Amino acid sequence: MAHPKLELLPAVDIRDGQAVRLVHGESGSETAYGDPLQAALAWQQAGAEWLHLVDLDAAFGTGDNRAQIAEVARAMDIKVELSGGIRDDASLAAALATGCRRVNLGTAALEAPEWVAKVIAEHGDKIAVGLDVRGTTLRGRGWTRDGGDLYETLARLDSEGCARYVVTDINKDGTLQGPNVELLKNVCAATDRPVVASGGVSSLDDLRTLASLVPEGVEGAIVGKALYAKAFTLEEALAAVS
Ligand SMILES: O=C(O)c1ccccc1NCC(=O)[C@H](O)[C@H](O)COP(=O)(O)O
Repeated sequence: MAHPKLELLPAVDIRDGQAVRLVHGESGSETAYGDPLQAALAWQQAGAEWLHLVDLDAAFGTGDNRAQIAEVARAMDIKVELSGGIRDDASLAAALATGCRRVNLGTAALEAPEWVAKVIAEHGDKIAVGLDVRGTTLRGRGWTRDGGDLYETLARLDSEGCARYVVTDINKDGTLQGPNVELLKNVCAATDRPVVASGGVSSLDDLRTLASLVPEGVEGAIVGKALYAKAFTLEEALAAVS
């Protein structure tokens, strides 16, 4: 049986109202790329089926871009995955009210496990958990604090029914150094849930490599810096994985 194709999720990360890219997810390392709505509309126009939309200020605790996030999400005809600072009932309700297809929980999965188990039970596959790691240590609070062992947390979330994981090697994120294939394979081996790969994609060959992991459980790939740096176009990326 043919395997489904790799889903591509072009990223729009918002900091202080601007679409930005970070290096290693570090606050202060950003390069600005202009109006987030224009970026999102450009990815949609180029044929994206998903948008990965991040509120970096909410992730870092430096405010939020909630109104703008809602504006962008509502303007999309395609599926939207929302990330950044979704940690309690109010932020989850605001995120879901945008009409997004799903949300990524990060810090909350490390610091509020009971709440996360509750919202997984309530919202099913509208909830994904972002597993953001250095080595095999998870990081929370905008990737600034250690938050436990990757595989222990994965086993706990699996047992709670978590539908999907977004796996980021922070050391690769925003660096154009290629994804951490070994990490992705190890996570896929440890869970039967789909995995969305995030961080480091630099070339069409990286996307082909990730597409070859679909049978192992990699469902999608988030692509940020490579698109903004024009390493390839989204049209080329979609053709490479189709
Ligand atoms: O997603 C978050 O919540 C987040 C929190 C803190 C820092 C960064 C965060 N996300 C970054 C992304 O999701 C990137 O857009 C994605 O990893 C793409 O990386 P790249 O292709 O290497 O630019």
